[in-house]
Amino acid sequence: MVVLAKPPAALEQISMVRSPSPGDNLAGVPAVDLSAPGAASDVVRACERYGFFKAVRHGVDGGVVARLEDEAVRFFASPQAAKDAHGGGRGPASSPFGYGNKRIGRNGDMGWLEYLLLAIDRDEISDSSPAPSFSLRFVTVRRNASTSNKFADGYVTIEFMTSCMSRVFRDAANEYVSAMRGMARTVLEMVADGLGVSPRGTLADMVVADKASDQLLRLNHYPPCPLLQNIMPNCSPTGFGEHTDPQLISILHSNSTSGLQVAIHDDDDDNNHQWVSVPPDPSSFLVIVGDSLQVMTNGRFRSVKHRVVANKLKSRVSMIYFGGPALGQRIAPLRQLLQRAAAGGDEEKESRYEEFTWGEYKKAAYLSRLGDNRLAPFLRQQQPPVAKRHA
Ligand SMILES: C=C1C[C@]23C[C@@]1(O)CC[C@H]2[C@@]12CC[C@H](O)[C@@](C)(C(=O)O1)[C@H]2[C@@H]3C(=O)O
Ligand SMILES: O=C(O)CCC(=O)C(=O)O
Ligand SMILES: [Fe+2]
Repeated sequence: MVVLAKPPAALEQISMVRSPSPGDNLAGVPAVDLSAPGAASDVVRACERYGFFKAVRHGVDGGVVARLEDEAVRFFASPQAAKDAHGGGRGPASSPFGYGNKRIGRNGDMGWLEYLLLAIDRDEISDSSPAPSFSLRFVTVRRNASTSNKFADGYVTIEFMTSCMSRVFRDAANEYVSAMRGMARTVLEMVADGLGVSPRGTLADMVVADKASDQLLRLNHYPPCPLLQNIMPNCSPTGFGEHTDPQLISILHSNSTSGLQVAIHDDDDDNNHQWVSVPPDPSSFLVIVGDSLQVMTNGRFRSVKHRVVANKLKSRVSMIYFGGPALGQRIAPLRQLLQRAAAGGDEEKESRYEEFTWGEYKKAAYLSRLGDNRLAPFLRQQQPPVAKRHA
């Protein structure tokens, strides 16, 4: 038997975390029945305490989910050259969209995953995303780097590819996006209702009514990593390192493979958190509070830190919709929350954050490392209460 002393080369730059054990499971994942009359206050409670919740009785047709998941599985199972042909390229002019493998973002973060990141234009996958399209694509596979003539021996000249990037994929993705936009509207209206903010479309419209809103769809595949079973029985590769999502809201679906973990804060000590596993439930969705919603609620909601640990034996496939506003949208606490505080409510009446637009925040976010606290540079110095300041 061959005994490997260290992880295989493909894993060398990927951090390892202690493999989850059944005892790490979050007892009682906060769940909200979106069809129940009291749902708005349940949504607010969960977003305040945890920064995420499991949406059940959400009204999304299981067929819509299954069609896109099947297409995602088919895409990730296609030959590497076919997937690479949908990459956004490397270097300063590269696009973050399209297929990627192990690299997350542009700043050196690595994970045991491959993904397809697609831009959404209003209510459809953007035509400019290197996403499934019906047209035939020409791909030149370079076999011999020493020749510069495409048609010389040593090149496989032209391959037609129709399989993975088909109209079927695009239709499935568009149908899914439409369901996610519907759920984003429902949840963000509930947030406004639950916080007593009117009109109830205040937040929802930024994501689903504004034609310039910034929405993304991301399909992630975490391949199994069986080699580690024998070498590092207590460790698993990081699939997606710890981070918060920058947008207002993310809606996550996964297949039945575990791996997602969230940071749960102590009730009375904000600096203390522990990582717990969220058991997969393909019949539900996980709604995640993003940094922008944390700011718009002046820190009442928290953007939850989460990460994915790859499974040694099973593939995990997840599909995430990210709802962000238009680039020019000002990201600041909702006026009514501050006004109410000024009129004697129990909330803070000053913003905890410097003002910024989503475009400014996004630009800074894309220069940051995955695990950075992206809101820290925007935090205002907390003023001590007036009486103490003059003491
Ligand atoms: C390292 C990075 C990847 C990321 C952009 C960033 O610079 C920091 C935020 C990352 C994140 C996390 C949530 C989403 O998966 C994502 C698409 C996003 O909007 O912010 C990713 C970005 C990415 O993968 O490009
Ligand atoms: O794949 C998952 O379960 C989570 C992925 C994630 O957090 C992300 O893409 O931002
Ligand atoms: Fe995330």
